Amino acid sequence: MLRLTALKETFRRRPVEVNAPSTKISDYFGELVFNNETMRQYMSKEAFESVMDSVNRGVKLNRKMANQVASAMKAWAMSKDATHYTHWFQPLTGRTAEKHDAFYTPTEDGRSFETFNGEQLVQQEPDASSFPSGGIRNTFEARGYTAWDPSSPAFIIGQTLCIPTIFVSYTGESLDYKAPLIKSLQAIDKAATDVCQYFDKNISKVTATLGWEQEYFLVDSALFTARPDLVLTGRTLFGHSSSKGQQLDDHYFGSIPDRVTAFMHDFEQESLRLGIPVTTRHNEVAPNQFECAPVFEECNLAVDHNQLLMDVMEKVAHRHNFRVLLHEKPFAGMNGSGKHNNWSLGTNSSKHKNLLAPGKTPKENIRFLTFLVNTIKAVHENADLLRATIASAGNDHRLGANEAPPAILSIFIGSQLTKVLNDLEKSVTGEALTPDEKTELKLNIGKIPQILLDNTDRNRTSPFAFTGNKFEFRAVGSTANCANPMIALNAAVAKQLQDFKGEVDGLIAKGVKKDEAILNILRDYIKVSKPILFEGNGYSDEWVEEAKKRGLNNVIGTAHALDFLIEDKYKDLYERLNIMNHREVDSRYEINLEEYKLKIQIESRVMADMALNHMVPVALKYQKGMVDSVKGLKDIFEADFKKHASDQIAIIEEISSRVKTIRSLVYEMIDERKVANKLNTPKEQAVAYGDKVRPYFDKIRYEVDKLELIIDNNDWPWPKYRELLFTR
Ligand SMILES: NC(=O)CC[C@H](N)C(=O)O
Repeated sequence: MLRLTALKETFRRRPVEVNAPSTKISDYFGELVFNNETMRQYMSKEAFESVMDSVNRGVKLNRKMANQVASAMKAWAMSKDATHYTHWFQPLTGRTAEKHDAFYTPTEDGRSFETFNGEQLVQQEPDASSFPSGGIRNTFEARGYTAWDPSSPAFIIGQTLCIPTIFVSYTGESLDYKAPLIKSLQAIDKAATDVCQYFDKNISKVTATLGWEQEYFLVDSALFTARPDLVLTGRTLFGHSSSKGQQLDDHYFGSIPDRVTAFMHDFEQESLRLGIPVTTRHNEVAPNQFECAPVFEECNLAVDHNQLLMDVMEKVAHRHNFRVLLHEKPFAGMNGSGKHNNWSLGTNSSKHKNLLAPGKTPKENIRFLTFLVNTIKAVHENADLLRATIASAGNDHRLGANEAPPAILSIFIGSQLTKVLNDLEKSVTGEALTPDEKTELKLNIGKIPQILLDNTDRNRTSPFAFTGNKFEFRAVGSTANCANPMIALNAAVAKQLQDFKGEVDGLIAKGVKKDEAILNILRDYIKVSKPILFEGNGYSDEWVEEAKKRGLNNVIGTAHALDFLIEDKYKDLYERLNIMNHREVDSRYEINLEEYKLKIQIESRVMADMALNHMVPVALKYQKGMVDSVKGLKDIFEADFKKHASDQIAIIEEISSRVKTIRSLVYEMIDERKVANKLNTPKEQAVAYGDKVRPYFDKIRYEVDKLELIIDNNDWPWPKYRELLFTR
């Protein structure tokens, strides 16, 4: 039997030896990246400067420069043994795509020479017809374009030079996450830089930064292969809970098992060579759950690095006989996996490096409060959009279950900042401040850094928490492309900062002093944004009640949450900021609905297959053994046999009844699928899959998991929870 063979295989596992390229990480960090330093080495000064211009100011590279850059890239890549190149992009599948082309061109006389020119670097034309487009691309215009994103450096994987690119349709509409992300970053740069002028005229650029935390599970590859559900859906659809799970809290931050340490060293080295600045690793809450985190980077680069890391992890895991589970909820009843997005805004001024970090002077702290309060207001007003961007079939299992934040968006800022905001609200009256009031206010504002230093508050139950110098969007799912929630957050804050600037300028024009104008507007914002601030336990039922009273939405289920995406308010937000037009938003809505439906459809099929083709035969075989045993007892004890056979008979009856229920539930579920498939719109289908098909999962699973408790352990077909979670 596959399970037992797989288990035997795991007995032989030993940590795989990993040799570090050097004991000093700085010796190999970024060695596979065409970064500024390498560019300087391989390019003329002129070419380097034109790349910098296009990174910093969006200036288009001319043909001559593009050719120079391409030939420098090729020379560098070939020095690292690369033979191929690819435009590396992020279609709306959520993962990355690549099509490799060789550097060489054959000549007529049977020889070949190495080529790679500016045109090949700047733009390619992959067939877009097999990627999701949500109706943007007509089949007769199957062409899509990938275009070089110079702000994210090229890198080498294996023997291929990978060039990060955006992916757009023939008509110029984006077919990926990167293009709108870059536009959202431009929007927030402009809006935040304008607001920064109140505080520091030297600031000419504001960069949104992202530091993600990637949670994941590891499962031995032999056990993984013996579970069709893990192979095909990334999560377990069946499995009785293990007697010991995470109840002893003995895994979190515990000592990392040797095989896992070897895997971590290996994928971290690969990541570091690719310039991904991973620094943190630890055990997560559930057995065999772990986390990896880099230091923060510019948001677009951080997103690329996360996409890359997920890929690298999966590849490296094979070498260690592990499989990485990135799913948000691979094991029912256990901690799920998130990808916490730590977001902040940094400037190019040495004085105000991080706009969400308090400073040393009252002036710096007015700047801090400005960005803090505007972000709070932006999240309050766009909470539903943010909710929609984290909606997925996998995250539906995680939000609101076992240590993950609920589906209600709220912000935690800690008790001390709450007090600061309350004081500000009370002391700014709208009247001109007296000199005494001004001094007092400034004194209070001046105390902020001290306060935050003492502030060790952490609230893990909050989906969006302020953590001293950044916001942590904790509700993002572990499989997600961070770009999706980051686009929404950047857009929301950009628009909010624009509005803020308009209002403050309005007051200044009426003769109000700048600081007073700012504080007055902030006071108003604090008042209206109160409902989104919540310091209590986000897992509690009371919060669900309280949130309802505050008018905060609690939308359960992706098929419903996605509706927020296409609300006029949000479509206009994206369009006004030139991030996405209505058609681009509509297409994402459709793609997300379709993906959700397909995921549940696949799960439902796998479930039916496992139940009917694996479980029922195993149960009936075991039952047959019981029947034979009862017959034998009857031969021996004749009329008296029931006295001896009562337990076997009970087991026979239980199996019959569970098999009957399983079969009828599976057939009912299949009927619901047929109904759903006939519905007309992606929305109707997604709702039917979510609300009609999915509810069968728990019911079928319940019966199968009960059979796990009575069928002979040696006959059980799939690796059990205790084996999946405790083999390492
Ligand atoms: N310790 C933690 O931070 C748990 C987080 C949890 N795994 C999540 O899904 O977000």
